[in-house]
Amino acid sequence: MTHAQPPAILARDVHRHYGADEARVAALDGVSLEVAPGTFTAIMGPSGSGKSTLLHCLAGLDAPDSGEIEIAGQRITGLGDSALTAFRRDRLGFVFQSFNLVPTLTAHENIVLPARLAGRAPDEAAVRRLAERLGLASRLTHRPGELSGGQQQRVAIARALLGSPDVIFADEPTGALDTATGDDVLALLRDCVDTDGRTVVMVTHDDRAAGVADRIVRMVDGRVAA
Ligand SMILES: Nc1ncnc2c1ncn2[C@@H]1O[C@H](COP(=O)(O)OP(=O)(O)OP(=O)(O)O)[C@@H](O)[C@H]1O
Repeated sequence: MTHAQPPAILARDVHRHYGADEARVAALDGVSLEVAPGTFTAIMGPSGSGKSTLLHCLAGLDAPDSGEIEIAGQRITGLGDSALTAFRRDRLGFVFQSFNLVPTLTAHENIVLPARLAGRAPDEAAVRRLAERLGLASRLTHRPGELSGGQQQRVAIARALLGSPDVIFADEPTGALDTATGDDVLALLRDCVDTDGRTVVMVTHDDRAAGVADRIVRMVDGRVAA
């Protein structure tokens, strides 16, 4: 008998509010969600609907007030800070609108940083293969300030992929890029799913997401729209 693979993400009745009294905002008002492994999900919806809050809670960057979140069968709600930090570093990949690269490090050093922080020797052959694939082979010694926005985002994607993460979380990954460069980044994220079997969850306002995602989760007023 084979055991079914657990969902890449399982969220049960997640609540997260900000502020108190009249200023109280229910950013997440009972969100339940299941994401299958090896799929591309886009979280969309109006400004203030809770997309970023949801992504941050799913990725263990923010803690919900109540509810449960599991990633690949591991419950992350209730983990302590250091366990959660290690979980994010070892099991998740992140791609942000603002790239979040360390400006004083080269592209190569940025790509291998999570492995180094985890005390692992980076797989240099894998770094070379990723750099070739992402068109970064001649850019590895450059610092982020010497790279275009699209190149910086590709460095962030290489960094995310190198760790073979259970889930890659992307927060407005095309928000700072022109149309053509944004298309390239969306295609690369799609390729992380199709070629590498990764699970990608992306928050975006970008209507082109519909062309690459397997599923659109629409948020309205802190809830997943039916
Ligand atoms: N740190 C915070 N303090 C207070 N309120 C917050 C905070 N972060 C978010 N909120 C509120 O929670 C709600 C959801 O915010 P969130 O950023 O998740 O929405 P969003 O859908 O990602 O919006 P956008 O598309 O504009 O980025 C909003 O009403 C917002 O004002």
